[in-house]
Amino acid sequence: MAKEVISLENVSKRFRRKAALTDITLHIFENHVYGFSGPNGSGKTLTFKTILGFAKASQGKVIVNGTVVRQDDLFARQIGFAIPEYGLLPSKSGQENLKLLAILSQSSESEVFNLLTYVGLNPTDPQKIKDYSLGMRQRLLIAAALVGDNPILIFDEPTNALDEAGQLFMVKLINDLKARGKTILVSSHDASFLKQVSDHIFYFSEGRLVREEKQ
Ligand SMILES: Nc1ncnc2c1ncn2[C@@H]1O[C@H](COP(=O)(O)OP(=O)(O)OP(=O)(O)O)[C@@H](O)[C@H]1O
Repeated sequence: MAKEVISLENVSKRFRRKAALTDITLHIFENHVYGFSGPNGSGKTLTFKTILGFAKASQGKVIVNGTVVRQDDLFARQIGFAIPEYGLLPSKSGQENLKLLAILSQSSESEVFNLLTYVGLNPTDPQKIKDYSLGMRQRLLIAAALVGDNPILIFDEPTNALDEAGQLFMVKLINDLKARGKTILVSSHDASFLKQVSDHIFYFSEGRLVREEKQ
């Protein structure tokens, strides 16, 4: 039986009087790929933020690797993430951004060159990322999630703005990461992409987990 690495127990999140997440209970097991599906505003990103500790649950418990997030520790550890709004430094190049992350995560700076190449970016491109196209920014964000070789990865809408080659790359990346033993949480509005990559899909609606499906 695979080890449980993340659990949400009856998690709710309110913003003033608005219920953004209601009574979410879900379980994430090691080395599986979990798809998160649902319309705009249904709670996918907020669930990711709650797991990472960027948002604090108003009720319930988030446990990552045995640690209660925002109780035992402020943030979850050992999770690499690509969430567009937690961006990078706009006036630095892709390489500079990844080097900073490598330094902060105490991982090797030499992996930066390979990661940039791997996601299809030119590692020596001096362009500031504020001048990047949307797709280039998405690729850099994916590379940023991979810095530090964390065992759990969260990709929030990773295929947004990617061209066809980029979408195929994302499918291959997730399959490769799974083959390397990673646990992956990925959201998307592209149902066929999610079905292709996921072992298990969570369906959200209006801040509730309304259905889950094994693939
Ligand atoms: N800081 C905030 N203040 C107030 N409401 C918020 C805040 N963050 C999220 N919400 C609300 O929480 C709900 C869930 O938002 P979330 O970003 O998780 O949606 P989503 O499923 O990721 O949508 P999308 O597909 O558009 O990315 C929305 O109603 C949103 O307005």
